[in-house]
Amino acid sequence: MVFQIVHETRSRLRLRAHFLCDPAFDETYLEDYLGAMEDVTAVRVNAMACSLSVHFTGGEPAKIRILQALESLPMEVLGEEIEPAQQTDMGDVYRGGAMVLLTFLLPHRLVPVLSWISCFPLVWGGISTLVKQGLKVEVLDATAVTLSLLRRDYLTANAINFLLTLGEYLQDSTERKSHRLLRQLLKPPVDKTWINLDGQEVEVEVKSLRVGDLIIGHTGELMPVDGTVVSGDALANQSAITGEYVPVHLQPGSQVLAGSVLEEGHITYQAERVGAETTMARIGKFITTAIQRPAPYQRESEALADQLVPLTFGLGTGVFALTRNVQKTAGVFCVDYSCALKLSAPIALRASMYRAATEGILVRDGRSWEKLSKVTTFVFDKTGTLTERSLQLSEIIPLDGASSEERILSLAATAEAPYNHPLSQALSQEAARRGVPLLPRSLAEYIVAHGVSSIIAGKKILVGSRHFLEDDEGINCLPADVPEQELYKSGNNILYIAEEGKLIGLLALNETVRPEAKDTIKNLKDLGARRIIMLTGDNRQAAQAIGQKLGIDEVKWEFLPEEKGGFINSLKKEGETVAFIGDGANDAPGLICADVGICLREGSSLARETASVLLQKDDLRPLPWAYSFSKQTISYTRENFYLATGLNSAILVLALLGRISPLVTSIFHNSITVGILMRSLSLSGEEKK
Ligand SMILES: Nc1ncnc2c1ncn2[C@@H]1O[C@H](COP(=O)(O)OP(=O)(O)OP(=O)(O)O)[C@@H](O)[C@H]1O
Ligand SMILES: [Zn+2]
Repeated sequence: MVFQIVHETRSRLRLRAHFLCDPAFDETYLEDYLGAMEDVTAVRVNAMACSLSVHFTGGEPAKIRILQALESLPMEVLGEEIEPAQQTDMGDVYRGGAMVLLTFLLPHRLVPVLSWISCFPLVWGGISTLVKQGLKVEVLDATAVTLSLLRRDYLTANAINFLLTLGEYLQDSTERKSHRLLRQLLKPPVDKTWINLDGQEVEVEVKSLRVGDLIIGHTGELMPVDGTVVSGDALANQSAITGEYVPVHLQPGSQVLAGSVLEEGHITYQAERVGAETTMARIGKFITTAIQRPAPYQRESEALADQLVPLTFGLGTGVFALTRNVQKTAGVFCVDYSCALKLSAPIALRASMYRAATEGILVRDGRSWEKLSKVTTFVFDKTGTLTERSLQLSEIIPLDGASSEERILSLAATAEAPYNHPLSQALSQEAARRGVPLLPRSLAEYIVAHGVSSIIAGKKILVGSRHFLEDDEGINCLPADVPEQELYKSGNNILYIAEEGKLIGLLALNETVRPEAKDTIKNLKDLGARRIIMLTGDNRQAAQAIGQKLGIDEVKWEFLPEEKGGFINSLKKEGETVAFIGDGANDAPGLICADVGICLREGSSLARETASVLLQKDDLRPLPWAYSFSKQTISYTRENFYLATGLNSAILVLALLGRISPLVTSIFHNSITVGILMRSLSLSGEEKK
């Protein structure tokens, strides 16, 4: 794309380009695109002046990088992603308003000409809609205005024109606002990644990645940049990029797309495209789906609104045929139900999604938000969701007579280092706290719901559940029988560690229930949830103990991740609307299968990618709030629907009876529309700030 440098200093660039004032140009996209660059401190677009200013640090080299980035600007910046609804700006509204005033002030001869000119876009819009799409609202509006113009009732024509423009402006600006906000909040969650540096795995900032770096992807991780697989074998979930849940098999030679998440296995891949480009493409897609997918309720009311148009039109024509009264006819045309019906649902949904976002609840789309209001069963994951994500290492028990506590912790923490399962994090933290060193590690593999396998100093180390070591790996675990009993009694989660096929010790981790969990469950029940269920990969003792503490009557244990998905599907078959709340990579199937998948802030990338609602704080309390607020939103939309139909019908009757003039009809009608829009918008909670 072509730029012209207007002005530059050592830390600021001002550029001009034509596309900046193109109406299709997506300002926020460009701001995010440049803003994601390391040296850029601020970006400002002035669309009116077709100009762009960029503040940066890093002198000449940074400037060159910025100019290069601008030259290779992706096409999304001229986004057809947002339907280019006729953009109405404040200027149109002022012009419309001024015309109403001028009707009184101007010499009589000028008024007709100016009114025709001012209303022409609306009339023309009506004609072209009629030709292209048939009988739609625009046609009704245009007919009402044209009839008034023909009757030389310029005040009415201009007033209708003004009110319609105002309504449109309000809609456009709310849309833009919610769009921008969602985009800001959905920045990608990864900032660090593992790379292979001369045979060693080291953790680096995603920002510092360069083309050619060897990136190591482990199970559950989000791939930060695009590239090609060099070694390894994995299943990747690309739903964030493609919008569809189809796992892709990655093997040497396969393309890795930034934003895919590894569900199984691990790979090493070479970075090909890094920096702003890859991540932004992903965000763009995400937003597109979030914003374009309408809620079912919204669709219903839109369909109804469309059906009502021919009805109003027929009524108007009928009135004219019977009475030959143009004024009454114009009055009827002024009432169209569709404005309020069509606008109120999407604006209410977005306004409330905006409000939810400011409360720390990100909702992926209107559909999920509406589903949440209908949930009958909440299914919770245990570890990290009902219990605190952070566990405390309470005891290390060496069992082979040779290894010290420190050695066991060091091996376990090394094996767990790449993962963010709560158990892994507890071990890493404890090792750091005690100053126990991590060892060089050449291979690590995560076996979901079982544990990890790793080669450390040439020896094979396994850390995981008893089932994993004993049943799957055939390791003798009998020495654990005695110490295990005591540890379970005092509420511990136990990890088993083996070296070269021999059990060397136990690691006991203390799990604490989240302080807000009990109240959260009670609140959900009070708000109308029929069933609360806890699902866990952990064993029976641990599951039942926690279920009892929290007052959950249905507890299911030793569930493999796939089984979690199957269980949720069976609940759905029974007719329940299911919300699943989880945090780990092992919860992804549950999150996908549920009607609403809810993920906590600290959740793994895979969980975050697959959830439809993200809680931004590591806290369950917003959950009942979101449940009741989504219900409130839906009932608000229903009320708006009845208000709009009721009030408009009343006006229609008055207009039919000839009790009110087209002007009054239009004022009433448009005030109703604006009133209902305002009512919907109030859900965003803006006025409280
Ligand atoms: N990173 C890990 N390191 C060691 N063992 C693990 C690891 N991840 C899972 N395990 C073992 O597998 C068991 C089941 O794991 P999974 O992640 O499915 O469930 P969970 O974390 O115990 O509970 P929940 O399903 O409630 O999140 C764990 O209890 C643990 O014994
Ligand atoms: Zn198994």
